[in-house]
Amino acid sequence: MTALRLREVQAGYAGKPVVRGVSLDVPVGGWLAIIGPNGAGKSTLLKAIAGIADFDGDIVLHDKPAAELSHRDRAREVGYSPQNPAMPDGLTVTDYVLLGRTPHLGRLARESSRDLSIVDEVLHRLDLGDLAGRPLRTLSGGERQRAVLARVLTQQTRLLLLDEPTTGLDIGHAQALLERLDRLRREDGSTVVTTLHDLTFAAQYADQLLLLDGGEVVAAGTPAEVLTAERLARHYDATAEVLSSGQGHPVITPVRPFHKK
Ligand SMILES: Nc1ncnc2c1ncn2[C@@H]1O[C@H](COP(=O)(O)OP(=O)(O)OP(=O)(O)O)[C@@H](O)[C@H]1O
Repeated sequence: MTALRLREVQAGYAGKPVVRGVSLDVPVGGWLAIIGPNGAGKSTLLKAIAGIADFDGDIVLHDKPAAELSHRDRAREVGYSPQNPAMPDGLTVTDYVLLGRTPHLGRLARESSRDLSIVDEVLHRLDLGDLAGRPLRTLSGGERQRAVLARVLTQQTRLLLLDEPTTGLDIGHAQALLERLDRLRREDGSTVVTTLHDLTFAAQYADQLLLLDGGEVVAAGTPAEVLTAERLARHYDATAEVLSSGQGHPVITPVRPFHKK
């Protein structure tokens, strides 16, 4: 089954397209990383899938056309975390993570004991149990990122859209967060779509890459197919070596001297 199908998707703001001509399929349990230089349109494409940027073309979420879903139904299909999520300082971790249950709450909008136990389970799963009562303002950057992931997981959607989930994390914490996501897709069959600036991480974890530049798809395929030194030079203006790991997960190393185009 396909978790996400895009056909000739154009996305943008106030009727002005920023991304054009995107067609792809992400199978259930797959991981797509959207990559590309700053301003390429990665976040815009993710927002269109999440339902918060305008789009034309077809976006199909688990066989349901996104255009036909209500806001609430879409929020039950897709969990989305933006690059810079609003995190009200005074909220505790538990209250913030509980917001993920909003699309599931009944008409009175009161959380049930089931909602609270889902929050507990997710906090525990992400090693946030000890921080549950802490105000968000007291968390480190890495702890905040974990709280953001916890809020999305509490939404209990089969498709996770995460915009730069490793921003601000050191290499070990970034790796730990990506490993958690990888475990989720293996254990729960979740499908993951992330934007990622770290191309080595993208190549290690995603099984499909979509390279955007100037709002156009310039390459799509496996990490080994997409990541070439020539493309990094052309689309990122980067001087880098692409080392084959032999297992389809290339490693990207910036090298000197730098050759500016
Ligand atoms: N709300 C908005 N209204 C109008 N234009 C926008 C809006 N958000 C983004 N843009 C424009 O759309 C283009 C693509 O932005 P987007 O954030 O999708 O790129 P990106 O690839 O995610 O970039 P980065 O890697 O820097 O986060 C940019 O030119 C940006 O200025």
